[in-house]
Amino acid sequence: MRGGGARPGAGRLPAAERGAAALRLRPGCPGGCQRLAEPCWAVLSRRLPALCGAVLGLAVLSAASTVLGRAVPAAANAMLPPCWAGPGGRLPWRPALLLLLSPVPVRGRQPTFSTTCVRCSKNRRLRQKRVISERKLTRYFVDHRKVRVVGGRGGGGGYSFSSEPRKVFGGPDGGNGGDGGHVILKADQQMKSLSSVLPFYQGFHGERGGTKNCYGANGAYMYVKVPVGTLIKEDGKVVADLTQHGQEYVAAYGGAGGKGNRFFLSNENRAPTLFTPGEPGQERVLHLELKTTAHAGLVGFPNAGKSSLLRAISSAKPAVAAYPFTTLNAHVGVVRYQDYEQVAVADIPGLIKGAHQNRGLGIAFLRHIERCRFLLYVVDLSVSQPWIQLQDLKYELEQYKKGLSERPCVVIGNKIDLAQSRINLPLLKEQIGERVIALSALTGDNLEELLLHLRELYDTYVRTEQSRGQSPVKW
Ligand SMILES: Nc1nc2c(ncn2[C@@H]2O[C@H](COP(=O)(O)OP(=O)(O)OP(=O)(O)O)[C@@H](O)[C@H]2O)c(=O)[nH]1
Ligand SMILES: [Mg+2]
Repeated sequence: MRGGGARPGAGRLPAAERGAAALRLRPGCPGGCQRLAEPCWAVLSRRLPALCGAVLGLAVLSAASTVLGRAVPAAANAMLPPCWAGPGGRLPWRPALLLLLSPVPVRGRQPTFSTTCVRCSKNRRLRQKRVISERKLTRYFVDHRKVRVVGGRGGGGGYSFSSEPRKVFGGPDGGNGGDGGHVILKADQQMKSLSSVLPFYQGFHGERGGTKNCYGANGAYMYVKVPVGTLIKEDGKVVADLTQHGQEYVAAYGGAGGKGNRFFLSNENRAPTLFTPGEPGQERVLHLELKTTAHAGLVGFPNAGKSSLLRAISSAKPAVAAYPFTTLNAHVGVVRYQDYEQVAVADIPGLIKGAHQNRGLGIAFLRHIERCRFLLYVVDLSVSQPWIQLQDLKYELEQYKKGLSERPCVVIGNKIDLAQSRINLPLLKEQIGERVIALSALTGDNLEELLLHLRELYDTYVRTEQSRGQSPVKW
């Protein structure tokens, strides 16, 4: 572990960037332009007065050069600073503006400003993550939804009699109506939240039966995509649990189509005038609950720094503040590794002692941990006796579900940048007798160790699943 001196902020890279750089995660500028624009123009605006002068000077020189031939470029060479001179001290004779804007370094020196992300990144101030309020964040990750679903109505039966030349009384020929379409909930790996699920779905109606014994078309099935791990409840009872990609549940059946008058033809009644309307579709009110299938879950007391840690290791932006219960909803961040493996980490609202008796925010959010393959206990090292926190956390998990606290786990000692934390760290190690990854989510100290260990836990999980012949959950 690298030493964690108290060096809050100044001159240091933000934690996320340091963690990413340490593991050579996928570079964070895939598009280039968004990040590029700000630093380039910041550099440009600082050097604007000097640049304007140079532009003007070169414009005059280039105008004069058309008149005076090749004599002026030599003069320009003499006037320009050496860093702008070409090979052999000569100015490469290009239009002045193009030369100025060129990102090509001259004689191994850095250009005035650059137009590529890599070069910009050396000079730019690293971009801070946006601060988004918790209320806004809940729009992105929605873990429960009430939804009313109504199947499509069946098409009505047809009523008609056949009448053709030489067959005037051809008998009844009203076809049956088509069946209404079902509303089907389908688990989709691409979906990560229930935010796109609407409060109401109406299935497609069946078509009416036609003449000449034509049946109406059935209503198409309506598929509603939900994330893998969605629990479907009706009146408090679990009716389905979509745990596999592609799994389907018929939320509302479409109504049957009506019968045409041809259907009622019998020996007793050769000209039935009877036909039936289509049946209405099934109507249900369902509660969808998402038990996230993130690989790792961050479990800790309020203010332990779970959200700060998630911000530091992933591109997620959960709200961070110096008061307890900042996080009111679960958030999932994805840690990306250079080999394109992705580990999903869920930030769960803080637990307190007695959470299983509904104290604090209760245990409503612990369902997100239920399916996590491994747990990351986040302990605030700066509080006295941090091992008590750990005991309480394990106790609460055990109360929620037996065996939950025995999942593969690692203890993270956060806030190592504080002086008190460095005193408490050896005491914690001694008390619990387990590995403790001491780090600072704020300054980024020792995030590398966590990222490497996270990857080890993930690889073990993948191997275990594969040895059981099951496919591991991928994000
Ligand atoms: N000094 C120091 N402060 C930290 C560190 N990590 C987090 N903090 C601070 O601790 C406070 C709480 O951080 P959060 O990330 O919101 O904590 P949390 O565990 O998500 O809290 P809840 O959402 O309430 O459960 C904030 O003021 C952070 O700036 C750290 O490594 N060092
Ligand atoms: Mg939080």
